[in-house]
Amino acid sequence: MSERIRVAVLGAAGRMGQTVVRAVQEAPDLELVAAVDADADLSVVVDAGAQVAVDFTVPSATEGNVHALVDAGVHLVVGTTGWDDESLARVRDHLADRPGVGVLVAPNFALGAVLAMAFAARAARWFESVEVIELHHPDKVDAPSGTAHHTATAIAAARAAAALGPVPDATTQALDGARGADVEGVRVHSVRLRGLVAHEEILLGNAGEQLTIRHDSFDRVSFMPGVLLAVRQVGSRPGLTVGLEQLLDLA
Ligand SMILES: NC(=O)C1=CN([C@@H]2O[C@H](COP(=O)(O)OP(=O)(O)OC[C@H]3O[C@@H](n4cnc5c(N)ncnc54)[C@H](OP(=O)(O)O)[C@@H]3O)[C@@H](O)[C@H]2O)C=CC1
Ligand SMILES: O=C(O)C1=N[C@H](C(=O)O)C[C@H](O)C1
Repeated sequence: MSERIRVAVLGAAGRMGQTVVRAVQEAPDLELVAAVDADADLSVVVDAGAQVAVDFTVPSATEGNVHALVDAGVHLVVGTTGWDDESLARVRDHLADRPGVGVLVAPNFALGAVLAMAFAARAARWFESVEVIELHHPDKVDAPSGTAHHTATAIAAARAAAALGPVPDATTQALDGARGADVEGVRVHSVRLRGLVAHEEILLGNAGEQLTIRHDSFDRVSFMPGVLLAVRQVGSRPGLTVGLEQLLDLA
């Protein structure tokens, strides 16, 4: 067998981190060389000889982790949410000075969720109305979810490309928050409920019809095939890659 890829996990004690640690340990072509959590020194990752680091930490820490490890020549697979155009641009610029290093940032590694986003973007131009509902466990710190944000942005781009106008909405009186967040003109609603893991519905409406696209992650193992695919490929994708769809022939 060829040499195993040496992998570090950041946020290793968290819900996702623990699942990634197990998945890496069970993969015959990967070797877990470091598992670090909050307040750990990232030099552990470098000293362990990690080739790829997987980051499932918190939005306030992830960008700093990425810049520090890019400087050290470590490839990164990032699932942590909270990225925006500006923070992604800073990573892209940094990578221009580090040819050969790859960073893949994806808001969702579940194959079904990536497909749901792609289907929604494809369908968006054919519908007058669209709203997104994301439903998660109540321990999630960010809202809307990174997935819902990514979904709404892609829908907005598809609507703009098709020269669709604003989504119809006659609301002039509402309690704050009643119509959800406005992500580039697409309303996104966030539900937090004990018992849930990660779920998303995209509702598309026309006069007399509705298309509902729904994805459910019932268990965090659903994210692992996508994470492992990214770990295996990120080293041969220098620069910044955003979204697992780029690896699935869906972009
Ligand atoms: N892309 C995807 O497919 C998915 C993305 N996510 C995202 O992944 C992130 C993590 O989710 P989840 O596992 O549920 O969250 P958790 O809160 O369970 O885990 C986060 C872990 O990161 C640790 N941590 C905090 N700061 C640092 C740091 N600077 N360095 C290393 N570790 C740190 C935390 O430690 P402590 O608690 O001590 O602060 C905690 O153990 C979220 O942003 C979530 O939205 C989640 C699921 C799928
Ligand atoms: O916090 C979570 O749990 C999840 N976070 C990601 C997001 O914000 O989109 C991915 C998935 O929805 C689970």
